[in-house]
Amino acid sequence: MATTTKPPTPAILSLQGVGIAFGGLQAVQDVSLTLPAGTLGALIGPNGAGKTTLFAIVSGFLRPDTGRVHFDGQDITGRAPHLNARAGMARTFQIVQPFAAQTVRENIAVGAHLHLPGRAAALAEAERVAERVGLAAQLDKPAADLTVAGRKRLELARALATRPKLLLLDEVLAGLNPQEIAEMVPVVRQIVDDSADDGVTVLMIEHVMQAVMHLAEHVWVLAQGALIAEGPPSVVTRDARVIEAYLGHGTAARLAEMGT
Ligand SMILES: Nc1ncnc2c1ncn2[C@@H]1O[C@H](COP(=O)(O)OP(=O)(O)OP(=O)(O)O)[C@@H](O)[C@H]1O
Repeated sequence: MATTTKPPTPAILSLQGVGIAFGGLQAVQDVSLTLPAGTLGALIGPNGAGKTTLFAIVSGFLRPDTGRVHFDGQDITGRAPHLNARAGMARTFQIVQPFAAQTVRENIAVGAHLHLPGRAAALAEAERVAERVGLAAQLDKPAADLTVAGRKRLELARALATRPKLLLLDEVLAGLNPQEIAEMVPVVRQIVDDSADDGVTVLMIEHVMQAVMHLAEHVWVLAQGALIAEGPPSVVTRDARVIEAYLGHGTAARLAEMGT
């Protein structure tokens, strides 16, 4: 009987031995990871672990001292951010800075202009993207009038409008209340699952663990610049090294003694 083997999913992003130091501080150290296309991965870790620095290396804002970054089959180590954007990499930032006086539609169209030079086409694309992130009713509002949750959606929309293959989300849930988080989680998941699109792969930095548990297929944990664990969220959050990194030395043993 003939057996059919499924071809392995190609990696959209892979890092090999990536590291960078700022003066005497090794902010990222020997990080290797592979993100398969069409999946949602999360990068977690305590404050100062090196997550944002790693994003900056991937997107080209920083050149690593060691290691290589491959994106969509190409070595892009140290390649400038605008070239990476053109090749299909989009990034959101922790601090959301829309053009306040412009409407939501115009703000999203800025992203669409990357591949649609005509104004009408970019504005039409903005409407399509607004629909995907739940901003359709706010299209004519000035961006300044959006709530924090609305601004987070706008940031997501601007990145999506560039038609990325890889979307790097930096704490897109930060500052949201539990209800807003619950509303945003399916929006993010849908971006990856949307088969109508060519399939967007997402790598997110996230502190909201409940959301990571619901969203991510695979989690990488950074502590003091190094990867200390990786795997499905349910496995990683039970890892003693991860508990120690978040809660301090000896915590895992104390929790075990308490039978938790
Ligand atoms: N440009 C820089 N110059 C010097 N040190 C830096 C620079 N950028 C980051 N660092 C340091 O590198 C380490 C990693 O910082 P990074 O912002 O990447 O951590 P993080 O995991 O994103 O933290 P957070 O969750 O608080 O955003 C920190 O000790 C930080 O102070």
